[in-house]
Amino acid sequence: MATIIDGKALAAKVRERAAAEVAELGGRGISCGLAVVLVGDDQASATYVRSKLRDCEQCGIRSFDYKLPAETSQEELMELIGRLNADEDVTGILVQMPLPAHLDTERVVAAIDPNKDVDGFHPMNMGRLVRGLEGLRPCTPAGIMEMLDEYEIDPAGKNAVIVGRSSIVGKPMAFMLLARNATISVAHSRTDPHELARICQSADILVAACGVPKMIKGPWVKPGATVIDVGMDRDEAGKLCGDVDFDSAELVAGAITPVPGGVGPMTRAMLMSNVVLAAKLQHGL
Ligand SMILES: Nc1nc2c(c(=O)[nH]1)N[C@@H](CN(C=O)c1ccc(C(=O)N[C@@H](CCC(=O)O)C(=O)O)cc1)CN2
Repeated sequence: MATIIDGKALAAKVRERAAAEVAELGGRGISCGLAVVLVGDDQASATYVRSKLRDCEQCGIRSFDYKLPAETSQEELMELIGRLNADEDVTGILVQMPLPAHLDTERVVAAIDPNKDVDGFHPMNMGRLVRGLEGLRPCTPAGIMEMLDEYEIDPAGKNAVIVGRSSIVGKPMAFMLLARNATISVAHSRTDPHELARICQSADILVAACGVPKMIKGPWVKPGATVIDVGMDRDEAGKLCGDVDFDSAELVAGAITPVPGGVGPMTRAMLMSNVVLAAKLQHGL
């Protein structure tokens, strides 16, 4: 049976660490403030935003909540970001994704001050990641790296396969594992489907981030591999599940993350960590 990687427990530790740092910064006259921008009425996004605001409260981080209607124009959103960039009380800015289709995500991301970009999505922060420089990292892959470290799974010299090439998870994950000396393969929607099982079977570390419910089955998993499930899907019965068929994969894997209770809580916790890091960077610490 595989070790179940407990994202919820580790997230609580990460939040505690962030709260202690927030208090320490406060003692030095440095306060942390996170602006959270939600455009539209996507229910899942609204739930994630509520949790982020709760996390801020728990960590002693001031939060600024912006809920904008779905028909918000690009100019209105850019104007708000400009104001948040200039606001000294706001040390972190997060725009919840996905944005409504009429908005240009790339323009929005690029408008955020890179030093306040607690999502790590800005081209400058992505560029720093690619070049192996320190900086703000996207929360989901950063949380996965924390989980690997906590469970003493060293990526060095291992074959890592990432299924999915999104800018939020797949691409930054590839560079973070590369920075830790793993050998990387990225499979995606245009990968030959007949090759996919074989590619996954080569993985010592398999990160599933393709958004297809239970796509990765036990026989695709190398015995003893670490399986990280980023999926946030619904099964035929409408129940929350991941991109991995947990029941069959767990029998083969060495370690595996559950859904819920794995990567999701760590995504939230790493945001708190990034808010602290952004405040420190802004004060040259
Ligand atoms: N600006 C951003 N947008 C989005 C990000 C992001 O990192 N930055 N990531 C995802 C959504 N997300 C955070 O925003 C997120 C998703 C899921 C969870 C989580 O804790 N999931 C729970 C289950 C929740 C449920 O019951 O529905 C779990 O896995 O245990 C946290 C954060 C896309 N957008």
